[in-house]
Amino acid sequence: MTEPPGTEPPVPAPVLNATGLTRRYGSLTAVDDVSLRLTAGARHALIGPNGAGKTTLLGLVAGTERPDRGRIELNGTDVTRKRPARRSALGIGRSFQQPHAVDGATVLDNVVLALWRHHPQRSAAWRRPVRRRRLADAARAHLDAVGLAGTDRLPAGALSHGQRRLLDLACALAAQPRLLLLDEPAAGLTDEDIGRLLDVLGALPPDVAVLLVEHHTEVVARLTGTATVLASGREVVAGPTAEVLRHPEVRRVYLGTSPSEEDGEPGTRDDDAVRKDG
Ligand SMILES: Nc1ncnc2c1ncn2[C@@H]1O[C@H](COP(=O)(O)OP(=O)(O)OP(=O)(O)O)[C@@H](O)[C@H]1O
Repeated sequence: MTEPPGTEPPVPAPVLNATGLTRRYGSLTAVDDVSLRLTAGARHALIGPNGAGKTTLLGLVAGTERPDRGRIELNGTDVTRKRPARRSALGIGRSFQQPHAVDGATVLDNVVLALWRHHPQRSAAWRRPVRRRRLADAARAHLDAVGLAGTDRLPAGALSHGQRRLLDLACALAAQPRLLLLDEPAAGLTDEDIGRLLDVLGALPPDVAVLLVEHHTEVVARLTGTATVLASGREVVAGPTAEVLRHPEVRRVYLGTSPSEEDGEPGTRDDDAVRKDG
């Protein structure tokens, strides 16, 4: 049966609708009039050279940075002036360039804490042994999902760098985010860890939107469907990831190819050169 005109189901608001975001530090405009729109399940990359404004833009979305101009909506709610904790409660999860785990606490307790922070009844969640066990079981499931099964009793500080990044990811996922912000998750990881990261991120619930800052172009190509390239705070190009990565302007500002290389001569830098730490 066709719906009568005017009764179509409402189109859901995008998970993230950021418009005209600008952030200045003194005379430097770190993010300059950038807009982003992510629907549920979007996998979007933010790429660009060092200092392009990518982390600042993630901070604006997460609320750790305040915009000088622009507006941010999460699932249709204006959060432009809301604090990070409020945005987190509204469904933003974030993993950072530097892992945020508490080194002295066990791996398990780090995830339990992340779960507890987002528990609807925080004090009740802690009160009874059966509830604490439930939290611990849920935390173990998150650790299994990121490939850290068996590490739960270790202090987080005993993990390798790659494992700590995966622990960070488990903590971010414990909040069951609707928008996951990932800041260079592959930085400093071994090829084996990157393989695991790709598996974990590839298995995220399909309705979670992901905004990924990453210098590793293979990870970007494998994980994301769309991308925005920033340079000097401004959007250079945006669109399907495969097209964006082939765009001549992107190759110039991001991969560092010279005009002669664009004419077909081999460059001195390959894709690995875009790794910040590479
Ligand atoms: N708190 C701050 N105070 C002053 N300048 C800042 C601050 N944070 C960032 N910047 C500057 O803003 C610009 C953008 O930085 P940002 O870290 O967002 O870039 P990025 O694209 O994430 O770089 P990278 O790939 O190196 O992490 C840089 O010139 C940086 O030095």
